[in-house]
Amino acid sequence: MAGIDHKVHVALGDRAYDILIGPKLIDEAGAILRETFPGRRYGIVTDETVAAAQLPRLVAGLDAAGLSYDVITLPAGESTKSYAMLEKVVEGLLAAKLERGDLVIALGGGVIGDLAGFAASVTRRGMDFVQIPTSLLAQVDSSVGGKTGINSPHGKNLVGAFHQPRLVLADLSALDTLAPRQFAAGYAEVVKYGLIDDPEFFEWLEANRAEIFAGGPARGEAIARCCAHKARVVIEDEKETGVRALLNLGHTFGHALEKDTGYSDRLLHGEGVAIGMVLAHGFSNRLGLAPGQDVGRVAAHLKLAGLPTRLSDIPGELGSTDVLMAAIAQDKKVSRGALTFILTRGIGQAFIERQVDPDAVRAFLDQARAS
Ligand SMILES: NC(=O)c1ccc[n+]([C@@H]2O[C@H](COP(=O)([O-])OP(=O)(O)OC[C@H]3O[C@@H](n4cnc5c(N)ncnc54)[C@H](O)[C@@H]3O)[C@@H](O)[C@H]2O)c1
Ligand SMILES: O=C(O)C(=O)C[C@@H](O)[C@H](O)[C@H](O)COP(=O)(O)O
Ligand SMILES: [Zn+2]
Repeated sequence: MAGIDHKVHVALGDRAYDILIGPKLIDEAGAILRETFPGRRYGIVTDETVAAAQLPRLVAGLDAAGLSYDVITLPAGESTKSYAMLEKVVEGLLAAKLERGDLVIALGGGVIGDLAGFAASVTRRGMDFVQIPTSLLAQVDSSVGGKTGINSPHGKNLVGAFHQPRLVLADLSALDTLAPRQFAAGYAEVVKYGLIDDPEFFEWLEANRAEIFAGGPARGEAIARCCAHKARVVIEDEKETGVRALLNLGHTFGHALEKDTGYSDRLLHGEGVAIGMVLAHGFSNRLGLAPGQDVGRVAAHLKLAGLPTRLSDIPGELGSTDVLMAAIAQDKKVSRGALTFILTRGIGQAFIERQVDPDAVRAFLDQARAS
């Protein structure tokens, strides 16, 4: 056994679980699952790209452990987080005669994790599921915390459920087959943790970015630090009644941009978050809250990581400011009609602002489109 490099416990009472991070956990999943969940059958949900790159390792381990499983393979990409694909997964699990006590395995990035987790939450009124995240984004963010769901034509992640996984197995070697653009997109969520409330982590990222991208020991450390950060927040506020909203830094703008670009390859989620975080810092600066120097430092770091940082970096035409404002108005943080944004006083000093003037956002977006 290659073993476990890092272990993070998500202490949520009867919904508690471990995040295991190690070099070969996909190969070892069969043995781990047999020991942790004796007597279960498995429904593996994955996408075509991950099926080609990583599924053979998982099924070899399940076969060696004598476990029984069915595989549901979906098209890759954000458009898979849809009603149609939800139906396909649920019907596939039922057709495989998986019982309520059996387990769904999400093998893939955040799209598969969100969709398979949501399918698990509704199939037979709730099945357990295990996350085996294969993208950087999924290893540092989406596999942890139990937000599951799909997109609606009205907006991003508008249909879903909180449903915690029973176990997360993050295999570092899975990232060897991930496309560089996808790795960079995941890195935006890594940077997010520093920007929220950990300026020392942001500085560490400035010093270690190259090693993280090259796959040195800093990569595993970064993933473990992100998981530990997210676990702390989720333990404090599982259902986002308060502090968890900080994890949405950059997402109010980013989700509107993802909707506007049709949940397509024009803008990956992490890329929308990168632009959204720069916009959130720029907007905070315009409101007199954050120093301009910090806005520049954030944008420079994301740019060095190969990420887009401006609206004009998005290929093709964007909708009008009014269209973007209509998308922002559908954000799940809206309360009694008022916009909530995650604003900041500078790097590592984000806060939740629950009464944001839409006219100020509109004026800022008009300015940002021109730059
Ligand atoms: N639930 C949450 O808390 C949460 C947090 C952040 C993001 N998200 C969601 O996650 C999604 C984005 O996740 P993502 O960036 O992982 O996208 P993704 O799932 O589309 O994966 C990115 C691409 O990389 C491919 N891929 C994944 N792992 C691979 C591997 N090891 N080798 C080769 N190819 C691989 C996939 O096939 C896909 O084409 C968005 O829908 C976003 O809303 C959810
Ligand atoms: O876990 C959370 O909470 C987050 O906000 C993490 C985000 O990175 C993620 O994109 C999440 O899906 C966004 O949540 P949403 O509630 O705005 O859909
Ligand atoms: Zn996100």
